[in-house]
Amino acid sequence: MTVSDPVVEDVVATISRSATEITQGLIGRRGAVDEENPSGETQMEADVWADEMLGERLAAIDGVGQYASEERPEVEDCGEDPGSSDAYAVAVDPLDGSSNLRSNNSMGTIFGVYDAALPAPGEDLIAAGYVLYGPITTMVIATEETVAEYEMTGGERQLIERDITLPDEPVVYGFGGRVPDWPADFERYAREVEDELKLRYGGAMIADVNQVLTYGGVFAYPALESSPEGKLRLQFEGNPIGYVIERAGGRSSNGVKSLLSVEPDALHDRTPVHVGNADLIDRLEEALE
Ligand SMILES: O=P(O)(O)OC[C@H]1O[C@](O)(COP(=O)(O)O)[C@@H](O)[C@@H]1O
Ligand SMILES: [Mg+2]
Ligand SMILES: [Mg+2]
Repeated sequence: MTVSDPVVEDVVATISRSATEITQGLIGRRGAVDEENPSGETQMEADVWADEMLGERLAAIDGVGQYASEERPEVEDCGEDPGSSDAYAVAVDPLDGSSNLRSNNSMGTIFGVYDAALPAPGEDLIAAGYVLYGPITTMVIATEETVAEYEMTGGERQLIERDITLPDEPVVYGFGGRVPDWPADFERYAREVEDELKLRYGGAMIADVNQVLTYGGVFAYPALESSPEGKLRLQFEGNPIGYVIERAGGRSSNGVKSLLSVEPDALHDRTPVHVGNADLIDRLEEALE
C-alpha cells in the first residue's frame, strides 16, 4: 500500500530503504562521541551517522523544503519554504532510544511531515510514523487516511494491517522518569494505573508506544520535579507520536491538552508526553488539574 501524497510516499520510501541500512550500520557505532545534541544529551556514534544519512536523503526529495532533527541545532533549508509554497518540512528523531545501543535493546526512527515551516504545531502534520528495530523491523505510518503497519524486508515494506485502532480494553503502561522525581499528582495517577495494567517500560519511546498501540494502555514521560517540561521533544517525538495515537483513535496530552495543539516556541522544545486510550488520558488530565 502506498501513501496517496507523492511527497509523503517519497519520504516514507526513503526511510523504509534506509531502515535496513540503519540496523546493519549500528554495528561498530555503539559508543558515544565527544559531543552533545542540542538538548544537552550525549550523542552516540550511531545518532550522528543516522542523522547524516537521513538528512542527506530526505533533503534531496523534491517537495521537501526543510529537514530538522533532534541531533542538529538548526533547521536545514533544502528548497522551497514550507510556510509559503507546496513544500513540506520533515522532522526526524534518527534513533529513538539510542541509550539502548549498549545493551542491545529495541530502538526506533521517528518522522513527522509538517505542512508548515518548523517549528510547527502538530496540527500541521500531514503524516507521521516510525520504524521499530525489534526482533524484526516494522514500520507504522499514520496519514489522514489510515494508520498502517508494515514489515520491512530488504528495504521494501509489506503491509500487515491497515486501519489500526487501539484496542478498547487497555493492558499495558510505561512511565518514564525516576519515581521520586514525579510530581505528587502524577504519582497518584500512576498508582491507580499500576493496579489496573501491566508494566512495560523499555527505555525507547517507540518500542513502548508500539506496545500501547498493539495492546492498548498508556505511555508517559511526564513532567518531573527536576524538569517541568519532561524529557521528550515536541517536534521530533511528542507531535509525531501524538499524531499516530490520535489517528488510531487514542488521545495525546501534554497534561492539559492535545500535544498536537501545543504551540512551539523553539525547535528543540521539550514537553511532557502522555499518549494512549482516550479514557486513560482523560483521567490523567483530571488527575493533573
Ligand atoms: O532513560 P530514560 O530516562 O528512561 O529515558 C528514556 C526515554 O528517552 C528516550 O530515549 C529519548 O529519546 P532519544 O534516545 O531519541 O534521545 C526515549 O526514547 C525514552 O522514552
Ligand atoms: Mg527519542
Ligand atoms: Mg534520538
